[in-house]
Amino acid sequence: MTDNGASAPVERPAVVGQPPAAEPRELGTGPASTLPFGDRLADAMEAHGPVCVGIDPHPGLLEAWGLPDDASGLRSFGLRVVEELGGRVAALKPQSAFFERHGSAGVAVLEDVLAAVRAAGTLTILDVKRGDIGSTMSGYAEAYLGDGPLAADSVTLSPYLGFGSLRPALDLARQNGRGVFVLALTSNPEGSSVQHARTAGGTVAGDIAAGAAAENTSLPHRRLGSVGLVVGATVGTAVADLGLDLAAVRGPLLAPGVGAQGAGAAELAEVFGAAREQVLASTSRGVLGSGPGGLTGALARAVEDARQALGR
Ligand SMILES: O=C(O)c1cc(=O)[nH]c(=O)n1[C@@H]1O[C@H](COP(=O)(O)O)[C@@H](O)[C@H]1O
Repeated sequence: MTDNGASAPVERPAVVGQPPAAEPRELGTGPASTLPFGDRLADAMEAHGPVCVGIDPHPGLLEAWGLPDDASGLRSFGLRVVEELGGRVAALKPQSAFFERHGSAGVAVLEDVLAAVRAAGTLTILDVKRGDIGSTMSGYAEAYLGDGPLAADSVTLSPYLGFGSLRPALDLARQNGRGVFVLALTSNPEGSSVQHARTAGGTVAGDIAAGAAAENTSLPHRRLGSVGLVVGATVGTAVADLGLDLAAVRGPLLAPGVGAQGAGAAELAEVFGAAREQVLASTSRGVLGSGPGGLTGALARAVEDARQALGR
């Protein structure tokens, strides 16, 4: 679909400044997908540093970039981020909410941004924080982890209908060599009221971490499992206070909250301790706020900070 809703084929704007070639990778099939997601991410972090940049086209950022707050602005914003950072960063994480704001035209842009990231050879984390009863979860799983236009290498999931309700997504991700990041300790201050709550076996966050660990134990991998957790870089001493063994999860730990939410190198070091090898620090406004011409410099600084904080 085009921006005006007509069903003519989408002409994808050229992504300039990328290394040539790189046939768009077929998701779920072909040689590029023979490694499971966690191992591909581990390789990407080694190559580019432990940082993920979010593609969050906030209205304020569109304005600061001199772009209109409509689908054409989203497209220019998203494709410029891919042009500057694709092939140079461990992962890019489009935030679905800011595309959905513009209805079907915005979702069509999200599809094109995902395709552009793929064509640049960079891993995608689609941030949709989905979670629903199992039968509906199958629909979300097919949307994001199948072979449709919104397919990504990985997706964020909300486990608050019960970790087991995520089963369709866990299974499809496994089948297609993709990954998931399950919310465990989120970066917002309200998260603790649910995530720190006591359960029969420990705490809500601890039970989610145990669920992810069990998945990774049963899925063969070389370096990192494909079932990751979201643990905000802003959570302070929560990991230690709740007695979580994040290293035992053996999957990637997506750490948002770096930059605009106040976390930096000191917070990353404090939160993750022994699990720092698994951390993918995530920042959106902290890099995007530097403007289209400043993205690569801001990424380089974020990578340097994260490497120092995490000893990598
Ligand atoms: O899943 C996420 O990425 C996420 C989880 C979380 O606990 N906190 C959090 O901020 N995020 C996302 O990470 C991004 C943070 O953006 P900045 O605060 O601009 O770096 C947003 O897209 C959030 O939705």
